[in-house]
Amino acid sequence: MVSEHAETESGPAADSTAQVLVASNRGPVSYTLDEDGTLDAKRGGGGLVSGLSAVDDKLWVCAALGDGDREAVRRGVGEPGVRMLDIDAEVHADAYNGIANSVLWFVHHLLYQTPVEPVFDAEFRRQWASYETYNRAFAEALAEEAGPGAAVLVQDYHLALVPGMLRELRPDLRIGHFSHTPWAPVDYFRLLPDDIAEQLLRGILGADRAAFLTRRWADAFIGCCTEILGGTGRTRIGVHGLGADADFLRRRAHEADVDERMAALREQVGEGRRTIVRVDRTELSKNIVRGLHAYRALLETRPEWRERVVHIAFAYPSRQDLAVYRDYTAAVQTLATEINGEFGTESWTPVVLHVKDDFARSLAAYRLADVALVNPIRDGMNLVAKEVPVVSDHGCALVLSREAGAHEELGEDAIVVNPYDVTGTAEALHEALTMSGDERSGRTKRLAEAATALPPQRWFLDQLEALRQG
Ligand SMILES: O=P(O)(O)OC[C@H]1O[C@@H](O)[C@H](O)[C@@H](O)[C@@H]1O
Repeated sequence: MVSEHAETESGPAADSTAQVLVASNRGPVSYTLDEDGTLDAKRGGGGLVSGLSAVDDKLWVCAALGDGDREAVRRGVGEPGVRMLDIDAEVHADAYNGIANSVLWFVHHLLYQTPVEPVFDAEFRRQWASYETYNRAFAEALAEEAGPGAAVLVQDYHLALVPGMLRELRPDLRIGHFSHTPWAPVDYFRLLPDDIAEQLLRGILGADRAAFLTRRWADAFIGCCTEILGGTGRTRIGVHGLGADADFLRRRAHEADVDERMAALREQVGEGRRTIVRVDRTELSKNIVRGLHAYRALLETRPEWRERVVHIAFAYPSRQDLAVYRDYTAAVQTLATEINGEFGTESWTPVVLHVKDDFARSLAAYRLADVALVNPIRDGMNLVAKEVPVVSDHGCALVLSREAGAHEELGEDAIVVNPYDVTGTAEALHEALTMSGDERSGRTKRLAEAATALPPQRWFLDQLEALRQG
């Protein structure tokens, strides 16, 4: 992520139209408002940014997410090729926090404690109306900006209604929808009220093509459509498994700031110790708490690892507007402190937990890792599992949840775990720590090959080509 001052005046000229449009809640740039009134622009990375860079005639439509973004829209400050929608802040909060992150994310990641939740009441219906308004704002902006017959690629669960709405406004467009999350199995999807479940499916089926990260999630979507609507209609279903960006990662991982952080981490770990590394957003689906329990079980049942291993856990703040995420963050911190209190010695801190986002430090940890722990309850893909083998300095054993999308591509060379099985995960950590150097290197090489099979640009261009072919 690069941070620099924004100098350019806003986006597309009023009468221009684009041939390739991307729509997502979070855009490729965000603004913060400094105390002196300056706007600071921060540019994001990732598959879409990299993919779209291969296209000339393009526009990215996204939402203004905070005060800085809203101020940028008001001042007409922006990036060429990006249109930020200044949707009413309360409508956005209902749609993003209320529906997208608290309902749809929970459904697709199986996160509800079903004896007491979800509760679909009048408050939910009110938030749902905001979700519709927010989706309509995107559909209208896209209809306005798209050239005749343009390709529009709509992203994720935030914008599930957009394809259907846009189809009505602009039947000439080629519309794709891409889900970056898992898709819920039909019995779980049916927790949603029937009319809402139908509306979501019909919304996505407004696209010419609905695509997913793995076959498993695509099949789950087809299953929901078949059972609830009787079929997928004319919408084609695609699978595109986003891979790691090897060129970028290998270059970035050897810059000076990463080397500096490696030296600092080495110091924290101590001479001659092994490392188990995890890097996540502090996200309920990432299963960080059970990961810590598994590490504790390892130290209990295999005391020979005491003093000889350090668990480096990076858990970066995410969705802190939601109480359940704040509570989860606190639980992670409490448990790490407990483990350190229970096992730590004067010269050994068993868990090194960092909660401040730092990409260079993540890369440093990837390079250092002897073992990477990726144990989500459920995950669309999980790019950490793909990035670690690409930048690893000396080979790294991967402990991988069978519920991560990445398992479909990496399962053969990873040590695969059931994410709920703490005892099994502790044993997998032991197996990973005791793997021979040769075995580890061989596996890491094969994992890196599988992880980079579909780099971001190819991933994006494949989708575009498939959509245009009709
Ligand atoms: O809520 P945020 O921070 O914008 O994150 C949303 C994104 O989070 C990612 O982890 C998911 O893979 C995406 O599917 C999703 O769009």
